[in-house]
Amino acid sequence: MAKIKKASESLTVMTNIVLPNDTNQLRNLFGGELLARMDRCASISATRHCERRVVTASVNHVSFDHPIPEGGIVVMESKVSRAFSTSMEIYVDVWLDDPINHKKIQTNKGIYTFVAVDEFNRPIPIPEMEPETDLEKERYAAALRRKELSLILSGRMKPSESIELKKLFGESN
Ligand SMILES: CC(=O)SCCNC(=O)CCNC(=O)[C@H](O)C(C)(C)COP(=O)(O)OP(=O)(O)OC[C@H]1O[C@@H](n2cnc3c(N)ncnc32)[C@H](O)[C@@H]1OP(=O)(O)O
Repeated sequence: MAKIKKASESLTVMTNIVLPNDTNQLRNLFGGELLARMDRCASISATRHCERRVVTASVNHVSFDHPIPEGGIVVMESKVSRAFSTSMEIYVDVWLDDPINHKKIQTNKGIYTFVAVDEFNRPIPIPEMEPETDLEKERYAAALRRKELSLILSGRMKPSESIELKKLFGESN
């Protein structure tokens, strides 16, 4: 297994259409259905990066910026934004593609954490990840403070133990 992998090696693109069974009472894509599709896409990126079985550890943020109507073509792109010791952050970008009117608008973004596990579901080390594009570098740089925030919110870290968040809020200790 490679020790350092590029973000692009985990790129996963899923394109699908919204059918009536996938919608809510407003005939837009049901939020839970979208989350499930995003989780699938992100899990494939995580598996591509670490070449191991992975589990979702947390969903750190999902934005619902624009409804996706029945019949809409949904394009999802996910990539590892940073790899830590056994966990990795995955960004999922979602667009509504309208090839008839030549329009493509971003509807959602999601940030997931996955952990690589062995056959006993114990966390195992993963390769490092090297960002290349400006966007990959920006997401990589901010990933550590998102990880700290997620650990604090889930009760796994005390706020006083954070390093990046203290820097962000200008605290010295
Ligand atoms: C694809 C699917 O749908 S899978 C189904 C849904 N998911 C599941 O069922 C997972 C259930 N949860 C688990 O199995 C366990 O809690 C695990 C594997 C996620 C974590 O196991 P733990 O024994 O707690 O491991 P540990 O404390 O060492 O954490 C492992 C890594 O996850 C990270 N982590 C754990 N929880 C979080 C969280 N809420 N936010 C961010 N990172 C987290 C840790 O920081 C650590 O990262 P690092 O090693 O890269 O520094």
